[in-house]
Amino acid sequence: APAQPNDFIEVFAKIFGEHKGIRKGHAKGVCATGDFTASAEATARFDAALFSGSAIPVSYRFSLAGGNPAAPDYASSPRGLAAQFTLADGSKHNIATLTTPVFGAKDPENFLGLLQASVPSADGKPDIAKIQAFRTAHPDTQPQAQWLAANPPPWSYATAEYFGIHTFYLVDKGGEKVKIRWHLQPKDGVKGLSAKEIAQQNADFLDGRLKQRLADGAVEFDWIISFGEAADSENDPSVQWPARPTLNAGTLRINTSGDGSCVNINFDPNVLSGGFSASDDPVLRMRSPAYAISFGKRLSGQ
Ligand code: HEM
Repeated sequence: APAQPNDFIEVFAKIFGEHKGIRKGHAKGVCATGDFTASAEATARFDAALFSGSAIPVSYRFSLAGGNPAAPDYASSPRGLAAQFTLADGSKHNIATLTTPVFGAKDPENFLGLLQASVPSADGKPDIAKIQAFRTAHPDTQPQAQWLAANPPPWSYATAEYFGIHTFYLVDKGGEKVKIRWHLQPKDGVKGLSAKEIAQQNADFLDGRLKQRLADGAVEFDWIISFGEAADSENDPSVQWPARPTLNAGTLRINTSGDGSCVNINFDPNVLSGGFSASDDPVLRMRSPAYAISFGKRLSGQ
C-alpha cells in the first residue's frame, strides 16, 4: 500500500515518543537569521528573482534529524539546515537540507518500512536484526547508513556540508528548464568530531558553538548548484549524482542565532520562488503533507 503522510507522524511517535507542541521530525534545533546574495554568475545565467543579486533576508534553522528533542549532539545521524528566503515581492522560497549526500530510502514506502522496522521492541530497544534484514531486502536504504558510518558528526553546525538531495529544475535565461541538485559548502571548511570528542558524550554543544562562532562574524556557505546530465536520476534521492559541472550561485550568510524566529515556520521544501520547480521525486512530494501535519499539530499544542 502507498505510504500516507500521517503514517510518518505515527511511526515517529512510536520511535521517539510524543513531544507536544514541537516538530515531529528534527525536533532539536536552533533558529538563526541572516541573508543571501546571489553571485554575478547566477544573476547572469538565470532570471529567478532569488538570484537577483540583491541581499535577501533569510530565516534559518539548524537541527538534528529525528523526533527526539533531547538527541545528543554527538549522535551519528544527519544534521539539517533549513532556510526560508523572503523575496522583495514578499514571496517565499524554502530549502531544507541534510548533511548526508543521499536520503535514507528511494521512496516513501521504503523509508516508512525502515522506520517501522526501527520501532523499539517491548524491552524498549530497537531490534537490530530486524533493521538489518530490512536493509538487506531494500538496498536503497544502505547508502545513507554507510555514509553516516564513514563520516563523523559535525564539530559545529558551521563545519558541515548540507545537501539538497532532491532534483529540482530551474529555468535559465534562454527559457530552458535545467536539471539541478545543490549543496551548501561551508566557508569554515568541513570538520567532524574526533573519536575522542565523540567518546566524551557532550550532549549539548552545537547551539553554543554556533553562537560563539558568530561572535567573531558571519558564518557563510556557498550555494553550489550541480547541472545534471540525461542519465542522472531525477526521482531517486538515495542515489548521488556523479561529479558534474557546477556554478556557485551565491552566499548564504548567518549573522545571529538562538532567537525564536523559526519556531512558527514550516520549511516545506516544495515552496519555491519564480523560475524553480520540483521534480516528481516521491520523497520530495511526501514532505509537503507530512510537514503540514506536523506543523498543524505543533501549532495546536499536540
Ligand atoms: C518521506 C520523507 C520525509 C518525511 C516523512 C519527513 C518528515 C519531517 C517532519 C514531520 C518534519 C518536521 C516539520 C515541521 O514540523 O515543521 C521534518 C523536518 C525536517 N526535514 Fe524531513 N522528512 C522527510 C524527508 C526529508 C528529506 C529528504 C530531507 C532533506 C533533503 C529532510 C530534511 C528535513 C529538515 C532539514 C527538517 C527540519 C526543518 C526545520 O528546521 O524546521 N527531510 N521532516
